[in-house]
Parts: sequence; structure tokens; C-alpha cells
Amino acid sequence: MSLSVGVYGGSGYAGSELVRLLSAHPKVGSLSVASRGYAGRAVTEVYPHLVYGGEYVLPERIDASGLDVAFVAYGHRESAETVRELLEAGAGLVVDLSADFRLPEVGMYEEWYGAHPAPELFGEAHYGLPEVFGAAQGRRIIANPGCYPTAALLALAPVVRRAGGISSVTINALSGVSGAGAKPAVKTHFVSANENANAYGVSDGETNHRHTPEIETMLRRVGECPAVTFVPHLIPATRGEFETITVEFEGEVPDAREVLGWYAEDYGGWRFVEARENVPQLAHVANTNRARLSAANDRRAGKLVLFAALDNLLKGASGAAVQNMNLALGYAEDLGLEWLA
Ligand SMILES: NC(=O)C1=CN([C@@H]2O[C@H](COP(=O)(O)OP(=O)(O)OC[C@H]3O[C@@H](n4cnc5c(N)ncnc54)[C@H](OP(=O)(O)O)[C@@H]3O)[C@@H](O)[C@H]2O)C=CC1
Ligand SMILES: CC(=O)N[C@@H](CCC(=O)OP(=O)(O)O)C(=O)O
Repeated sequence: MSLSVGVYGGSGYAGSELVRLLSAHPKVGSLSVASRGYAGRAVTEVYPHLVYGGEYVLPERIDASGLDVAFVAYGHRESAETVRELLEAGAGLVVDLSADFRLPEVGMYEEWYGAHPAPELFGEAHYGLPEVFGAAQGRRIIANPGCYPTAALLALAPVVRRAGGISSVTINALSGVSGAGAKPAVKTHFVSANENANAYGVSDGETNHRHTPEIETMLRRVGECPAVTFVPHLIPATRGEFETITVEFEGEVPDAREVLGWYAEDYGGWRFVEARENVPQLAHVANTNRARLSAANDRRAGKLVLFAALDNLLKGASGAAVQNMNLALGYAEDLGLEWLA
């Protein structure tokens, strides 16, 4: 079968990575790329490294009734309405890269993001972290996870699933600047970001990054977990994300070698998650669809320390989105992504 696929928001960083991956995907027969801001311009004029030969078109110019799969790469609170329109028009499967369908209930969404544009669709989404929650089975919406939650959940889920008595979880996260998207902003201006590092998701004396409830909720689907402390930092890298996660226990602290064994058990059958004794580095995962994990003990303080690294635009966004499409349609998870393993 040859798929008809649409990308909405194709001029953003996540959207342009989708165009790169889908252009090389063996099952994609036709690829339409929508952009509100760049309609009428050649895709290669905006992103000269891409091989896609077509133009951006306005979203309404794509016949959504003929799409087997639509990817929506708009910002949160913008995506949901497009997801609704695509489903109403008859698109077969919608993979949403925004946060609009990740949380389990509307009330929690509204607390962290504001009013939801399509609350009636809330229950229809599958949270697309297949290595932890499996493939979407018969769902029309896949909520692609946030990049920080992907790294945190891959590192923490095997521990939360098995080890009781977790008393605290602290996630220190670093992200390259592409994590903030292509839209110009003061924090991503070269002069602000270069040779700098800063914590964000902190205001009025409180930490409040919107990925915190996503991480907590999904961890509580696999086991008991306290509220987590999550603090992201912007670093002067183009792409890549690194998390150092400290876990405290009321009782016995698992040995790091045992944790590596749990990773091997849980992720052994999956192509894109790999645990090693050596601590991963951004350079080991940038431009790949791979998440690398490791673990260590702080024996003096009696804590477990977990490490996770991935590329925010690939395993943290577009690579995961294509992997989710593959699994939902019954293909191998790495179809068209083998070169990124
Ligand atoms: N960047 C990342 O690492 C990750 C992003 N995500 C999520 O994916 C979604 C898309 O993210 P991302 O691609 O980073 O966002 P971008 O800001 O790069 O793009 C979002 C949309 O904004 C429009 N846009 C692009 N460039 C500009 C510009 N210069 N000025 C004004 N508008 C512009 C585009 O819409 P149009 O083409 O219609 O003009 C684009 O689809 C978001 O929901 C994000 O949260 C998830 C995980 C990781
Ligand atoms: C560096 C930077 O700004 N990163 C983004 C994360 C982008 C992302 O993955 O999150 P969503 O998909 O939930 O938007 C942020 O902290 O909001």
C-alpha cells in the first residue's frame, strides 16, 4: 500500500524534520506539506538541505479526505482544532506533535495550558511512547510525547514499575535551542543563547514547566510515584537533550547494574532505546532517533542517578512520530528510520 500523507506546520523545525523523514519513507506515495506562512514557496527555498521537490501549500488546499495519515506540528492550543478538522474531513490517522492530547483529562490540560479547543476528542488519543505504552490500537489520534517527557519516562518507567518506596524524583534537563522552535524569540536569539546556560520554567519563585504533569501522569500509569521536580535548562547547542535524574527511596536503593538489567528487559525488543554502562552524551544521539540511558549509584548520599539523552527533533518529536505511524499501521517500527538507529 502506498500512503497519502500530509504534514501541517511543515515550515517549523519539527515539521521540516517530518518532511525529511517522510520523503525517504518507502511506504509514502504522496506527501503534501502545508504551511500558513510559506505557502507558494518551494520547500527547499526555506530548508535547502531537504530533497522534497514540492511547494508549501495552504492547509485548506490539501484534500484531507484522501489522507491516510496527517501529522500536525503546530504549537499547543493551535493543533487541536486542526486535528478535529482533519478527522471530520476523513483523514485516517492523525499524529499530533503538540501537547494538546497528551494529558488524561481536560481539567488538567486547562490548569497548565488554558482552554482546550476540542475537548470532545480528549479521550480518543493514545499517548505515543510505544516502548512504555505500546502501539496505538484502533485510535484515530496519536499524542506524540513531549521531548523532555520522552527522555524522563524512558529512564524512569522501568524503575517506577519495579521499585517501591520512591520518595523523591528530581529531573535536571538540558535542551538545545531547536527545542524552542523556529519562531523568533528573545531567549533563542544568538546573543542570548550563545555561551550561556539558564534554567527556565521557573517564575514567581515556583517551578512550573508544563511538562511536569505529563511526566507525573504517565509515570503513575506504570506504578507509584511522588510529585516530580522538573527543571529544564537552555544550552548553546543546536539539537539534543540530556537529563540527569536523581531518585530517592524510603527503603533499599536499587543497584545501578540491576537498573541496567531492567532497561535491557523492557527495551531489549525495541530498536531505538539503548542502555549502556557509560553515561551517554548529546553527541552520541544528535541526528539519530536513538535514546540512550544509563544509571549510577550515589552510595554516599544513598541515591540512584539516571541519565537519558536523545535528539529533541527526532526521538523527541518527528522520529518518534514516524515510528508511531509505522506501529499504528502494522509496519516495523524502524521502517524508513533504519538509517537513524
Ligand atoms: N522543537 C522541538 O524540539 C519539539 C517540538 N515539539 C512540538 O511540536 C510542535 C511544533 O514545534 P516546532 O516545530 O518546534 O515549532 P515551530 O515554532 O518551529 O513551528 C510551529 C509552527 O509555527 C509556524 N512558524 C514556523 N516558523 C515561523 C516563523 N519564523 N514565524 C512565525 N511562525 C513560524 C509554522 O506554521 P506554518 O508552517 O503553518 O507557517 C510552524 O508549523 C509544537 O507543538 C512543539 O511543542 C515536540 C517535541 C520537540
Ligand atoms: C528549549 C525549549 O524551549 N523547549 C521547549 C520544549 C519543546 C517540546 O518538546 O515540548 P512540547 O512538545 O510540549 O511543546 C519548551 O520547554 O517548551
